[in-house]
Amino acid sequence: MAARTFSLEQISEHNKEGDLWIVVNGDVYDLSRFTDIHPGGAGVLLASDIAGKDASEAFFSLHRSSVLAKYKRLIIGKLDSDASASSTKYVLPLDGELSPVPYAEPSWLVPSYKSPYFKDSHRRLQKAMRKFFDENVKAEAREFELSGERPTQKLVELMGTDEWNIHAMRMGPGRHLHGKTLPGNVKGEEFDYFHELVCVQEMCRVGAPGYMAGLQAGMVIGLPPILNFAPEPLRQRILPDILAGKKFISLAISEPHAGSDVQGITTSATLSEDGKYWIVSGMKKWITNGHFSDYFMTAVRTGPKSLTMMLIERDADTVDTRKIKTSYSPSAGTAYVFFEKTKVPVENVLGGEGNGLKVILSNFNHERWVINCRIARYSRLVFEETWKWAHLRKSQGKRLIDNAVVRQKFGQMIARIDSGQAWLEHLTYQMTKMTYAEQSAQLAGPMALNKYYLARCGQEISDMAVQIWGGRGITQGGMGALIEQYQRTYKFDNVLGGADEVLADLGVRQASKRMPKAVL
Ligand code: HEM
Repeated sequence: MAARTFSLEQISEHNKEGDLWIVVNGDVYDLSRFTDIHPGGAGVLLASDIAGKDASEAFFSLHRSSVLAKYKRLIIGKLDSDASASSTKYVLPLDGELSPVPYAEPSWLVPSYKSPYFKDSHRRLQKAMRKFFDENVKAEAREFELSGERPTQKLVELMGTDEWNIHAMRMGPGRHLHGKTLPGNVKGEEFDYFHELVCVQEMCRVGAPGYMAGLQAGMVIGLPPILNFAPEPLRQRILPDILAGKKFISLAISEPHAGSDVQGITTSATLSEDGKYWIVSGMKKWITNGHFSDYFMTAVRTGPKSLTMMLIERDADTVDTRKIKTSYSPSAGTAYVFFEKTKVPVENVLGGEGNGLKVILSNFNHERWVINCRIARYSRLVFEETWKWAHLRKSQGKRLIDNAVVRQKFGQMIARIDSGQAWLEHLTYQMTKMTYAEQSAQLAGPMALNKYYLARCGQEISDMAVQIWGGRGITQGGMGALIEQYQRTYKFDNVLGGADEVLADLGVRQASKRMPKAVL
């Protein structure tokens, strides 16, 4: 049935309490029974320049466009063609589509730009991921970011189905993807680090970094030892349920007295008399997803100079977890993990006894690279939100963007976002071309420096955005919701995977080691 249409004159007759219509973006809303529950109060809706009028400009300067989707039920018709022709239409973001806002997408997604890195299969995957996250994740993520709830099991399992394989794709290229057909009709065998970058960045584009930490972040860092070092029977027993989203794993390295200093680890194990089990006692701290994990990929001291990595399975009698409250995420299930004489079969050792450090170090580059992909996308999202706001919001008679001091901040944001992404793509390309050994030798320094740079940029972009948003940038929910989330959570990226200062130093030390002797 065609929508009813109304002239501005007809609409203007409904301008009082109990009989109130307004127009937003060409749609006519009947707010007669909404005034009393309007979060902004009844008064603003009944004002003479709003009631019975086209209130689009006032609406968009105070609400996110998602409010319109939520209140679709209040629409009773559309402006007629005469009135519609003279009213300003606002471009609303469409689920699954690219943003038309300049610099809101990395340049490889800008229609007129070319990229040497991204091929048709990356673009097909990007399209499928954008649609999936917009349609299935965005609403839940933004709601739960506020409530602190964990992602629903239904969603986690949907992501793990053979149709989507998202958990498996987040583990990067490898044998675990072979034989699978991935979204966008990408073959598992052709999946490379640029496909993985697409997955990570499309996921982060939704916002809600705290919620996202609850969405298998532990798996991304805890599962690689299984993929790279597990004997086949252990791999077969553990992998399918985790990649299907039915079981959870986390990485258990840090301890109260040994943050990221693995040499200081005191959780220890002795071999049982029959040689079949390690008996583990000790505690771990800051274990992302630990509170709800079924498996803990744990670094354990098996001798004064011997560090060993082993998979510990949750056991009601000897493994206990206690949630830690953090500022970055109530959904992440960050926890203390206690082992009290926990029996671990010797088959659960990864990479051999005493090789723990090698196993831990083997994933550092990849872990940092994933964090870099995240920061680059979250920062861009914060920029996009702020950029849109600066074009809508009027203060003292002019838009925020009409102030040179505001434009200067945007110049700094754009330069940081695009240079960080370009550097990241350049390193990603090296990853697709280097062997694992070459990556370890050549990329540890540059990857650390890229993380240092992106994390510092993220912090600066967040700060500039909050200054532009004012109170809304530190208010949960409403227009500035994504800005508030990021300013509360960006420190996670400055610390996780190596603090900024440590990583800058690592990059410099690595380069210094390669200096030829006696260069003038
Ligand atoms: C379709 C019509 C409207 C709907 C469904 C609606 C809904 C909402 C909602 C859900 C909020 C909470 C904040 C948020 O989630 O963004 C809000 C806040 C507010 N609304 Fe509306 N609104 C409508 C029209 C208007 C209009 C025409 C005005 C006129 C100025 C207005 C003024 C406000 C104000 C002042 C706030 C508080 C904003 C803040 O605290 O920053 N609303 N509205």
